[in-house]
Amino acid sequence: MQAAKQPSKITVSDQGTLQVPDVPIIPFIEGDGIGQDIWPATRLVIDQSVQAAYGAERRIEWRELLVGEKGFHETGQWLSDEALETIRTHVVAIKGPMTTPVGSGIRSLNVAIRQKLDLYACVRPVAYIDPVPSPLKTPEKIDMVVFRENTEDLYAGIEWQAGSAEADQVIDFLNTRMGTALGPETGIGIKPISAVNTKRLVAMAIAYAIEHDRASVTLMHKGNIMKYTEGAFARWGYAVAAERFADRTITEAELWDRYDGRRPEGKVIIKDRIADMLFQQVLLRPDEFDVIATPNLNGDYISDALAAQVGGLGMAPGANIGDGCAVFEATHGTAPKYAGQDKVNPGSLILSGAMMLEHMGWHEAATALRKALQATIKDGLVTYDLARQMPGAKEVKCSAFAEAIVERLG
Ligand SMILES: NC(=O)C1=CN([C@@H]2O[C@H](COP(=O)(O)OP(=O)(O)OC[C@H]3O[C@@H](n4cnc5c(N)ncnc54)[C@H](OP(=O)(O)O)[C@@H]3O)[C@@H](O)[C@H]2O)C=CC1
Ligand SMILES: O=C(O)CCC(=O)C(=O)O
Ligand SMILES: [Mg+2]
Repeated sequence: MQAAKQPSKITVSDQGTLQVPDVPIIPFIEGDGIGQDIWPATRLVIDQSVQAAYGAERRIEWRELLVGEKGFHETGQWLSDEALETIRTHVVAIKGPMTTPVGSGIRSLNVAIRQKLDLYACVRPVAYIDPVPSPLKTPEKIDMVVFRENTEDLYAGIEWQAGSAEADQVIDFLNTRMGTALGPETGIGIKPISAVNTKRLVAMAIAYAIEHDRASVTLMHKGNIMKYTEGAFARWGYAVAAERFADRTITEAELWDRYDGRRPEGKVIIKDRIADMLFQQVLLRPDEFDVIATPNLNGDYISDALAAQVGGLGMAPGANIGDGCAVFEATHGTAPKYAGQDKVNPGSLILSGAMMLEHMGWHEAATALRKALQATIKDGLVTYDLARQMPGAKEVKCSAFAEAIVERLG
């Protein structure tokens, strides 16, 4: 009899390639709120997809990290250095959503994980899965991937409360030294956008577009108003395309000047759009957009808005990716009013799991998962969020949706 394979860590080779053993140890964070509902459903589907694809050859050894509310209750820490180090050394992890209080209290743990592990790209694919309900007439035209800068911008949390000594000091500096006229009861937030962080994010987006034969990368910004942050993002985006991908990219202006608007084979078009206007173009002409690269806050807004076109937040997956490791998570939050009801759609986290399997090179398992999820929806078995938009569909619970997917694995 063959000895059982021992679990071990995923590693990264000197060339930067992932080395995935047959039984990788993958850390997970259950998450707050609906995390208790969607994580067990997701884990079941991932495990069974791996089993369906590889039988006894491969499996995942899960390792729980106590982070967020569960971490605070059981260990007194919201996010320990040990948890971060475990993610770093295990290279791939997956997490449920975590609560961030509005207007006071702790800062976002989700953002802290991204910043501390330098997961500089938040990658959120938005693709239509037939027959998920959509408010668009031609939802099959939607197939975009948002690359959102993940470490800076207003999201960095550099801010001071109105009336605090720190805010007053900053206001005094700005008024006396920088020519502003800010009033005393003013909250202050800082919006840092740097060349280095912009360029590495846009470079990852362009490399993705080249690898996946995407037609364009759109730089989304509000650079007419915020010239030196969002405007600079667009400028640095074009600069990195020219510096690193000159032979594989063409700007929209060059396309019209030299090719009458027709894309030369093998070239990715680099274009830019002002953010407010882009929100209407992705609705009206979604097929004109492929990869979207954008600063942090725009990316936050557009990824939820795009999710609405392909079934809502219950169907929107994502990944936080850096050069060292990756943490997969849904686009949505903790939806507290549904916590513990076994009601919400686990689809976002399940599809984040499919992204994780692809990242690990376990493509057969990812494909099996995606097909089974689509078959379940095609059979009209959906959670409340899709059921309310799909006449004739049968509403099932979160766990039952996962079980129905498992029944449909090849
Ligand atoms: N990465 C993370 O961990 C994130 C954390 N958050 C945090 O989550 C908390 C709540 O944020 P909030 O703004 O309410 O946004 P949420 O994304 O948590 O939920 C908003 C609404 O979206 C719908 N929704 C979300 N998830 C699902 C799902 N799985 N299935 C079906 N419907 C879903 C529900 O709509 P309906 O009411 O119409 O049924 C829900 O009420 C905040 O503390 C926030 O900071 C937010 C985003 C990301
Ligand atoms: O961290 C949070 O609480 C919110 C984060 C968020 O909305 C996002 O990253 O999309
Ligand atoms: Mg968000």
